[in-house]
Amino acid sequence: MREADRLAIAAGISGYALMEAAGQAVARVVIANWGRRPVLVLCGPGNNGGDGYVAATHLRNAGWSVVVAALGAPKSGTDAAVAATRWPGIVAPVDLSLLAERPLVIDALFGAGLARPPDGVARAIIDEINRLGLDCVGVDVPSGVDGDSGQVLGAAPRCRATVTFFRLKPGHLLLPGRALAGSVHLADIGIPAAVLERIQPRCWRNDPALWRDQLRRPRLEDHKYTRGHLLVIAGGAMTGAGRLVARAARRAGAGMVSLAAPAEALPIYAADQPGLITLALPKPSDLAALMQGRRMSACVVGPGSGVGEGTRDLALAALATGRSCLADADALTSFAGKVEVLAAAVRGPFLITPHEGEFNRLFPDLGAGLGKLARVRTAAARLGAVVLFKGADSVVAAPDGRAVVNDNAPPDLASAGTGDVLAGIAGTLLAQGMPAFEAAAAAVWLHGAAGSAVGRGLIAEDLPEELPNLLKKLES
Ligand SMILES: NC(=O)C1=CN([C@@H]2O[C@H](COP(=O)(O)OP(=O)(O)OC[C@H]3O[C@@H](n4cnc5c(N)ncnc54)[C@H](O)[C@@H]3O)[C@@H](O)[C@H]2O)[C@@H](O)CC1
Ligand SMILES: Nc1ncnc2c1ncn2[C@@H]1O[C@H](COP(=O)(O)OP(=O)(O)O)[C@@H](O)[C@H]1O
Ligand SMILES: [K+]
Repeated sequence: MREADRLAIAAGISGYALMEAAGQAVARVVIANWGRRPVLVLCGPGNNGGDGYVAATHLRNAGWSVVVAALGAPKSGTDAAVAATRWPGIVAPVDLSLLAERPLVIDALFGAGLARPPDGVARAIIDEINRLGLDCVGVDVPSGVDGDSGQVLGAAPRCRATVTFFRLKPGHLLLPGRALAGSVHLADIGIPAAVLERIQPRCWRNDPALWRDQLRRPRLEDHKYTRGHLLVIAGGAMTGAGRLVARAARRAGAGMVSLAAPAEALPIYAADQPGLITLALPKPSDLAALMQGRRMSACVVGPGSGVGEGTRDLALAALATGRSCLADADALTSFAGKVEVLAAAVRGPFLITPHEGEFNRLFPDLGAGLGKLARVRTAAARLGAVVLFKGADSVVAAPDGRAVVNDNAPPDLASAGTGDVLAGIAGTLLAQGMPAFEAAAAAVWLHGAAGSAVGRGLIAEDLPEELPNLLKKLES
């Protein structure tokens, strides 16, 4: 963001003009969403505080009763200092007694310049805003949230809304930042679009625009093998997982889905889905010939496979084929403490889809304190594969540092078996030749959209049935 400011200013836009537009946008959001009431604007010492003085001025001009309280005066010569001198009212010191009449609070304490956890009276007033449950509007970010990671440094107010500028930051999409920001309003403050091209961001909010063109549409000359033949390596005991993977893969548009499992379980799979091809689980040494002979373009290994050497060897054999491969669930846990073995085996496109527990088993040193985005990027680089770290704020990262954060998944998806559906969708996209990064991004978006389409009462089995409609909409 600093770079965006610098380039915008280099392009002839004054820093103060950006601040004016930012503060005005904050006032606009407040006026549009709250009836007139007492407002307390908390201003920090930097430009975030500067935005606060501008917002205060606009609200006062609009007839609102505004109190401004500052942590300290902005440094002279800064844009924030100019904004402070243009505020026509008095400036009070920050004090908890200002909350007594339960004002609407505008939090302009710290934004992108947050350098350490808020302490002293800044920390005290943040805690008190939360304790009283006051309506609060964050300027840029709720103060205390790190815009790059969504992590909280010490404390941050729980905002009803946050107004940010130019472009969302990862911290607006990643937990806990996303939950603390409330509804996020993105304001255009006049930074030219060309600045975005210069910055070349490496992290995006997941959106069909990133991958829609790479979805494979059925063609007149297609036959089942040209639309992707996915192999699902499943288990003999937990058959539900493999069935969900296969069902989702078929609804996602695979030309053919074959499922390999221990022979005694095959009747269960065959009876569940007549259109599914069932095969006896091959020996790892036979897997390459099987995939080659049956023109299988990708394989999913792990859901319901069982943890242990057998699954590990099948996953390694799948990777050795050089064909696209997705490892999830038991195939990941089977490499707990041995991620370097997995990394050394990567030959072709490879995607892993861990949840928090599986991620920690593979990468115990990449703990939560690093922030999800950094954890996933590091894991992807280390593995030489695309990593989709699941959750309400799923992150997909490629070894080259590209990343997307997904924010369309409803909490209804927190239900057993939904991860298997995700693996099936992604497996099909891989089988159709979509690059692993785009396949993961598309799959997690489709999964979230399917979850939203079902809503309350969702069970994993519902999700595949939503895919035809969603795919149709994406094509129109
Ligand atoms: N394009 C943009 O993004 C624009 C950004 N603007 C605003 O500028 C902000 C960034 O401004 P700054 O870089 O001045 O940074 P901030 O205003 O976020 O904070 C920096 C100041 O706070 C102090 N500080 C940091 N952490 C502290 C803590 N825990 N306790 C006490 N003091 C602390 C620093 O020493 C420094 O004085 C953005 O968040 C945004 O609100 C706008 O003014 C206009 C344009
Ligand atoms: N609170 C939540 N909000 C949105 N999506 C969620 C939430 N919790 C879990 N999910 C999603 O649900 C799926 C669960 O997958 P997983 O943990 O592998 O479960 P299972 O193995 O039972 O299928 C993942 O795609 C995950 O991102
Ligand atoms: K803030």
